[in-house]
Amino acid sequence: MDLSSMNASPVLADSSPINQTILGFHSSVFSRSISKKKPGNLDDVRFNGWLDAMQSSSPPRKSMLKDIATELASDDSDLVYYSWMLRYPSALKSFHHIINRAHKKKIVIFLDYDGTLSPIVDDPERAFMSIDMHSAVKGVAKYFPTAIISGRSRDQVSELVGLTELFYAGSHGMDITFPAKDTNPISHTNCIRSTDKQGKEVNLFQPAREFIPMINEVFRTLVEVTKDISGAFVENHKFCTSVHYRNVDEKCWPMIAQCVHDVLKDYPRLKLTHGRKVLEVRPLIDWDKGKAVEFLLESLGLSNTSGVLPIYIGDDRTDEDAFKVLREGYRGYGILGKHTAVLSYVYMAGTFLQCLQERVIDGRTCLSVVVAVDLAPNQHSRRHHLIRRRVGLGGPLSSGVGLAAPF
Ligand SMILES: O=P(O)(O)OC[C@H]1O[C@H](O[C@H]2O[C@H](CO)[C@@H](O)[C@H](O)[C@H]2O)[C@H](O)[C@@H](O)[C@@H]1O
Repeated sequence: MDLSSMNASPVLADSSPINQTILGFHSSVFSRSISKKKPGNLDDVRFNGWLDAMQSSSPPRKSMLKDIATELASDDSDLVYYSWMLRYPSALKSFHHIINRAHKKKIVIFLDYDGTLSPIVDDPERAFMSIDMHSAVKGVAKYFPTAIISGRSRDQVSELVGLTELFYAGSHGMDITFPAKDTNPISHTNCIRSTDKQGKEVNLFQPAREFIPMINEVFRTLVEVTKDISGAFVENHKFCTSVHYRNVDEKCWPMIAQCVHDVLKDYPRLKLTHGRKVLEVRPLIDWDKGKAVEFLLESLGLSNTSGVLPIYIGDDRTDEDAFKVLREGYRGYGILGKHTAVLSYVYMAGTFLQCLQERVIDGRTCLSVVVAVDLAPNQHSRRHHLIRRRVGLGGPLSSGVGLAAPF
């Protein structure tokens, strides 16, 4: 990455009104006209694609997984799945390829949080990692530099993970800490020295710092305008804000979408992105999880692509930016869970991390470790088998994005 170009603020100079997914309004207008307004016309969100995106935005709830397993048993879905797997082979079955490629290289691990380390649950405040996952992440971090890159606020995700030895990038990479060393090759205008909770000196990178007041303001308004929509929940992640509709009756989705649309329509410096049953409002800056990966590699002195193998494990659309960065020049691996395999993907991601550390700890061949871990639980369970097959190496979450380096 050309760091000289990063010395300029990534905030886009052009604030002209935009296309259907990049919307906003001026804050001076907003407090007057929006705070009490109920959405009237729902046509905006019907015709601009928001509703379609909302309907396809997440795997089904836990209770529906049984039906999925049954459905998967049909020949048609097997066919679809097999053709997907041909393009994007299982990360576990390909483990030895990855390790072969890592020979004499330094592995660096990047992990998404929700849906990757913790299962998707109805209450975002109760998305916890299992004890096994916690120890898998801890174990991996003993041997490889490990970073969490999450859409949540940095404080929130670091508290949920609870491991001080990791690097954390919150708000989709807009809030990063890394150790302050004189040798850090990075000098960015948006980097400041700070101290972490343990009192250690760190560098803090917050390219959207100027947006904090605006995000606070929009957060308060979104809370207000959605307060009568049962199940709606708004989170403030400091540099972005999330409007959850997982627990909202589907009949009310157009209403929640229109509320968000109305709040944003005169904010030209904010944009909307879609996550898993969540509408996310963020600054319109040229920064994403992919840029965060590059930034962390650079600032940790690990951007030497020939001696470093970055691996990114994620499950969501926002992770695609990181997959793209790793795919370029066959730089590293993006490991992706398919939408319908949330619970199992967490299991698979944990297994992958365990395999990595076992490789280092006992020196057994990677393949034998993988096979043992992969098949041990429920070896004869059809459901486990089906779910296991639905995790691939790379693969698009939305059309048009190819992920991961082939081998
Ligand atoms: O980048 P991530 O770490 O994957 O964070 C993305 C969003 O994750 C959280 O929401 C998602 O997980 C919740 C808990 O399982 C679930 O209830 C919700 O429907 C999902 O969208 C978090 O609450 C969001 O703020 C993050 O942006």
